[in-house]
Amino acid sequence: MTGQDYALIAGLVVILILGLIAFVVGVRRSRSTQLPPDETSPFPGGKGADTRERDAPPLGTTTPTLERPEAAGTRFQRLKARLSRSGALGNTLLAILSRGDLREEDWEEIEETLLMADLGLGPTTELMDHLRTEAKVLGTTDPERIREVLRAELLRLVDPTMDRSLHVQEVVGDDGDKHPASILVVGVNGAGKTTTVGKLARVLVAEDHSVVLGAADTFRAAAVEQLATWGERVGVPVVKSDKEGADPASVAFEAVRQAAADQADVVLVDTAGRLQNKSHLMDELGKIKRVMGRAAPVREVLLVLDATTGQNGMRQAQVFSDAVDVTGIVLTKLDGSAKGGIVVAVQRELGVPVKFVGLGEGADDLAPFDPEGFVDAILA
Ligand SMILES: Nc1nc2c(ncn2[C@@H]2O[C@H](COP(=O)(O)OP(=O)(O)OP(=O)(O)O)[C@@H](O)[C@H]2O)c(=O)[nH]1
Repeated sequence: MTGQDYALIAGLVVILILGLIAFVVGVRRSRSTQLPPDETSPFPGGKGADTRERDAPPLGTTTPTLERPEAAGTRFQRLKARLSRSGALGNTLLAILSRGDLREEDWEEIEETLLMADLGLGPTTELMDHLRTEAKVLGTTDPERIREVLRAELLRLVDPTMDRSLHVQEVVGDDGDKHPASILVVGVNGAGKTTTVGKLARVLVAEDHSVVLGAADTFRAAAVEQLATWGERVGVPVVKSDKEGADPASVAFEAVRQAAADQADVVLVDTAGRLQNKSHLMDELGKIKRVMGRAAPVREVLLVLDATTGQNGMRQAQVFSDAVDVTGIVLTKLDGSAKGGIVVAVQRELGVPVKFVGLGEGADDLAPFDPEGFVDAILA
């Protein structure tokens, strides 16, 4: 071969490589559905404003088979056996009340049992007063009759009249336009927010709602990945920023806008965990809500509370509620917890209902809260 031949071959190789690179870049561009420039973004050109992409399957992967989550209606029934440790509360109370002709130390034992279950001081006193009266009037040791009285009293405290529905109907804004129901999810670190957003998406998908998720926990990269996986499993798009530490308000805003563009029914926005005593983080939450509200009225603010955190959980609840007007509570980790009384305590404290309870780590282990089922499980 002559020098000219070598030069020709080298030229051909270079052209081939360049062609290959151009092809790969072209494919990548077309697969990644880049969002259009955000002219109305409150943070034009700000952190995260230019990097958001909707989830697209990575190159070379096939679309996963979508899961069909369990319908909401059957969940509590299936999971209520996991409240068995809260059942210790009911059994202890029944055992004491059945002694008949109760002495002061019996009443003290009842009080202690209720406080240990995190029922809270007010509800405990109230329940004791009612039970004392009933016990006198009834003058019985019949366990069945006592169970009936206790059931009625506990149910009254849990309050079956509260509206526990998740408001997912479309909303008409001040602009007269229809918007998807937007739901902001807040809480302290590790309470179970990301998991709850993923599980809630499944509840909504099972009810045939179209959903968009917003990964506004930009603080913890793993949370974004976690949420992306939840979304992927049920075919729900996840709006996220690829920049770590991006402005969460910006991501939340974009998620709501994306949901509107997709004509989705509901958009669920996950946020980073924050301690209630860090005022700048609580202010940030207020900002996320305000900015989301510019895209569509915020329909619900769900506070995720770890049921095992007791009185500390109650303090968190109050601060979060002051910052963002909580409309509903999701109590997680109620499985295996003996602290079922927190349902009553937190509702009393905030005046808002427990709407969902987490009863396990499985994907469908989140159930709409059922007051009667709950009290029955405690007294089982
Ligand atoms: N047993 C049980 N575990 C739960 C429940 N809900 C959440 N978890 C677990 O709690 C842990 C924390 O959940 P995450 O969803 O990551 O918590 P997070 O609030 O998003 O955490 P940060 O983003 O760090 O604030 C995970 O191991 C979950 O599986 C529940 O109802 N029962």
